[in-house]
Amino acid sequence: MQRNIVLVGFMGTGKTTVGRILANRLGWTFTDTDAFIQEQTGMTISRMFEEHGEAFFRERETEALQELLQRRNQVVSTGGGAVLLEENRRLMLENGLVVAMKAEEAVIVERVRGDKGRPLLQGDVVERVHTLVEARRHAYDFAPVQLHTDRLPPEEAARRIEEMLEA
Ligand SMILES: Nc1ncnc2c1ncn2[C@@H]1O[C@H](COP(=O)(O)OP(=O)(O)OP(=O)(O)O)[C@@H](O)[C@H]1O
Ligand SMILES: O=C(O)C1=C[C@@H](O)[C@@H](O)[C@H](O)C1
Ligand SMILES: [Mg+2]
Repeated sequence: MQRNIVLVGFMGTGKTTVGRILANRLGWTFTDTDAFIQEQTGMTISRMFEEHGEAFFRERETEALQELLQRRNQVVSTGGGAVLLEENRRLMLENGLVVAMKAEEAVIVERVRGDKGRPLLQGDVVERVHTLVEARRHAYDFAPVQLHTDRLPPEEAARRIEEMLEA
């Protein structure tokens, strides 16, 4: 059995929400790379993007994965762009069952609309989500498990992933 589950997917697909529930169900620890980076740097992701730029954040993201994925028996939810680097994808695949969370563009927009904490979605949310979804169309294909969450409440999504682990 895999001893880590790594959740990847576009912003708003539910990685953080489902990851927390799943870790509870399994009795595993839960870590969110975005939260981990914010704790380590003492800075919100929005401020990090503003003051140091996206490249700085991406370096912190790879370091976070390197450190966290040495551990076992945990659910790690990642940031939406963590899959963009080959090195990150390798780390994830080597250290856990990687599950890609999917959702339709319109569903994503509804889920992220009210939250101002995502620097890449500032401005016209509909346009920003559309552009990024297009740019990342195949970014999550490397994950061996793909889970569509449009009509799946978070509890149910967590249950499905738990079943896959047991299979
Ligand atoms: N399966 C679901 N059904 C309905 N709402 C959901 C579902 N999953 C997540 N949500 C809601 O969507 C919003 C975004 O979810 P969440 O923060 O977990 O996404 P994320 O994938 O972690 O995004 P990011 O990449 O930006 O960290 C939250 O308000 C959450 O409650
Ligand atoms: O999709 C992305 O590139 C991002 C998603 C968020 O989880 C954060 O990691 C950050 O806002 C960047
Ligand atoms: Mg998240």
